[in-house]
Amino acid sequence: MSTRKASLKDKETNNGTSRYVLERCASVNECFDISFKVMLLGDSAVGKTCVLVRFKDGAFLGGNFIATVGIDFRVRETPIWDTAGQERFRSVTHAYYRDAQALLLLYDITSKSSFDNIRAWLTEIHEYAQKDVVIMLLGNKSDMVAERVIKREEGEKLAKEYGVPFMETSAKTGVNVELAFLAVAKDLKHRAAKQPNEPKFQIHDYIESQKQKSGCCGGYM
Ligand SMILES: Nc1nc2c(ncn2[C@@H]2O[C@H](COP(=O)(O)OP(=O)(O)OP(=O)(O)O)[C@@H](O)[C@H]2O)c(=O)[nH]1
Repeated sequence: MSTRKASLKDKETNNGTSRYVLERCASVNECFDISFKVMLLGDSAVGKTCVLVRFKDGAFLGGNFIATVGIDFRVRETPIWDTAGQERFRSVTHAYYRDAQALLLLYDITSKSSFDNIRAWLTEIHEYAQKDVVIMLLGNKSDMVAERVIKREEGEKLAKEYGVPFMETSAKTGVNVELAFLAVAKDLKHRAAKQPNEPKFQIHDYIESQKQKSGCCGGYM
C-alpha cells in the first residue's frame, strides 16, 4: 500500500486519478512517497481474496470458491499480498510476511474454527512478522446474519486482548472494507512521517471518527 505524492486525501476522494498516475509510472517507487507491504492472512475460505478484490475493484467474487495457491498478488495503489489459508502453504506464507508492514487477519463470522484459529495465527505472527507490524483483526461475511456463529462482541474481546483494532467486514456488501485498508494506510503513513515529539496515530480513534462521519452505524462496525 502506498501514499501518492499528491497526498492521501487525494487518494480517498479520487481513485480514478490514482489509477491514471500509476499507469504512467515506470515503477511504484517513481510515483509514491512511501510504499508498504500489506498482507491478508487467515484460514482458508474466510474471504481474503474477496476482501482484496472488493477493495481493489469494488466488486464481489461470488459463486464458486477457488482456493488461493500459495500467494496471490494484486495492485491498487501498489501491490497487496493475498495468502493461501491452507496449512500446506504456510511455509510459503511465513517467508513473505517476514517483511510485511501490515497484516489484515481475517476470520469468518459463520465459522467457529476460523475464529478459534485466530490465536494460532497471532502466535505465528509474533514469531515470524516484524515486531512493529500493524495488525488489524477482521470478522468477515457480516452480511451472513442468519448463519452467524461468532458474536461481534467476541471479536471485539479477542482484539482487545491482543491490543489490535477490530472491525466486521463484508466483501459481499463492501461494508468496512475500504475503511479497514484506509485505517491501516493512515497508521503506516503516520509512522513513516512521525516526528519524535508527535503523538502516536490512534487507529481506534480514526475508525471511530469515520463511523461518526458516516452517521453512526451506517456501514461501519
Ligand atoms: N456472503 C459472503 N460470502 C463471502 C464473503 N467473502 C467471501 N465469501 C465467499 O467465501 C468463499 C471463500 O472466499 P475467498 O475469498 O476465496 O477465501 P480465501 O480466504 O481467499 O480462501 P483461500 O484462498 O483458500 O485462503 C467464496 O465462496 C466467497 O464467495 C462475504 O463477505 N460474504
